Amino acid sequence: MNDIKIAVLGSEGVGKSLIVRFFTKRFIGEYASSSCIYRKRLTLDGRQMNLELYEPCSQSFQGKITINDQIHLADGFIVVYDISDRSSLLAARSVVKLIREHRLGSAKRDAESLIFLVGNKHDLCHMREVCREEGQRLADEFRCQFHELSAAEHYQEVALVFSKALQSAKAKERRRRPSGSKSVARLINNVFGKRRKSV
Ligand SMILES: Nc1nc2c(ncn2[C@@H]2O[C@H](COP(=O)(O)OP(=O)(O)OP(=O)(O)O)[C@@H](O)[C@H]2O)c(=O)[nH]1
Repeated sequence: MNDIKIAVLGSEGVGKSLIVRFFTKRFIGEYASSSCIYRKRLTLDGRQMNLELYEPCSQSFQGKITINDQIHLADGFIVVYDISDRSSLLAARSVVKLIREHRLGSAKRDAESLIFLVGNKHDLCHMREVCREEGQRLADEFRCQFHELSAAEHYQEVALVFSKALQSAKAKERRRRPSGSKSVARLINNVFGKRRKSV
């Protein structure tokens, strides 16, 4: 069975718990995450997959699993910023740049489908600090796919982003070496003991 690993990155408070939204279809306003890895078995195009979604852990892992490790291990990335917080766009820019630097060697087709830039909190349009065009420009500059959405209000759009990210990661996975790629969960568990969550 294949593993697909997607990292959800972005600064604090941008809404990375859209992972939980995707898995549960529910928006949980204040979600205290005790986990940085979420696992789910699913069928994609008739094939069983182990999906691993992970986000930077704000607790004891911080500083141990570096963003470089995450970039190295992931098959795809969802980089989130908050449209009502300009500083989160700057943080997203640094992350996307870092991913590009690490993945310079990727085939062009891989590179283009690797990163999904998501402007979250679209429901807060009245407090907008980042216009849509700025997000799109950043996405164009680093060849990302771009979406604006509200994790709070747009489940379908959240699902669409994950589904596209999965499809891209799966296509990439088909082209890479068939085995030998370590599961993120296994790697982290090996180093730090168990701390994973199935949703
Ligand atoms: N209005 C609005 N609020 C949102 C949305 N998505 C998340 N939030 C709120 O933003 C705050 C932070 O959301 P989280 O998902 O915890 O953000 P995070 O990126 O996981 O934050 P850290 O775990 O601190 O890194 C919470 O109060 C959420 O309810 C959205 O689409 N619209």
